[in-house]
Amino acid sequence: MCSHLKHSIRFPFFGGGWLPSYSQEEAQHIDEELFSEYSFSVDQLMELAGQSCAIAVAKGYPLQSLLKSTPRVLVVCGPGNNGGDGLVCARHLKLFGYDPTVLYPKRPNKQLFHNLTTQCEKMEIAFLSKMPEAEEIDEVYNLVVDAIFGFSFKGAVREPFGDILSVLKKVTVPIASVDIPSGWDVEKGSSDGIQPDMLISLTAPKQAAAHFVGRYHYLGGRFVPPALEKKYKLGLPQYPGTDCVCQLN
Ligand SMILES: [K+]
Repeated sequence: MCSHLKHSIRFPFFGGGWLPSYSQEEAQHIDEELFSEYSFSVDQLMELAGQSCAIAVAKGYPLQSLLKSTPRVLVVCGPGNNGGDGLVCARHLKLFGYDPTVLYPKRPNKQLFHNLTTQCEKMEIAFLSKMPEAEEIDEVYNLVVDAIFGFSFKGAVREPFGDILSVLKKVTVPIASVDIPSGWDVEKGSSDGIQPDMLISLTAPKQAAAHFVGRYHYLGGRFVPPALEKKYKLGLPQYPGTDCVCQLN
């Protein structure tokens, strides 16, 4: 597996150094191994991943820098674990003083996602019934968290997410994408897809991250055991002190 690693991305943060990036298949293998060999539960890793996304957002867009009078953030959640990261991120953003609103149009019938939804509702996080128009998003929200698709996205986008991504292509407020800019091919990216201002790569950057041109690239999900890091030659950067995010650009 490790010997198949062909790609790496240049990160100016490391003095122009290179950090390996991962194919869709490799990312899925690492994910599976965390759950099978290392006995982590999805809830555990999702909590750490989602919290690191909220921290990255708070670093890139501090409360005092927001242009609107209320610190409103739109969090768009998809049907898989990337969407779960978005729900966790929304809850932590609320704890940090932001005013998140969630759009969660396709909810899997699994206890984990029911729990995450209830936790948000109990924290008085509003849920929208439909995607607002781009103009309304620009008027009301300071930024959008894109937690629609992560490393399992494949093929042509199915509705309702095609329409949602069309709206996101038109918004002018910043978009912070969780793990992969949604709708992008996990390896090749997408020249006509959404163009996020922030990317939070989780565990390790995927190959599509090489096409990211936004202002902030963070690495989050500081939960990789050293033996797994070694096996997959992740070459992860040193997170500063006790931080659970590391800025890559
Ligand atoms: K995403």
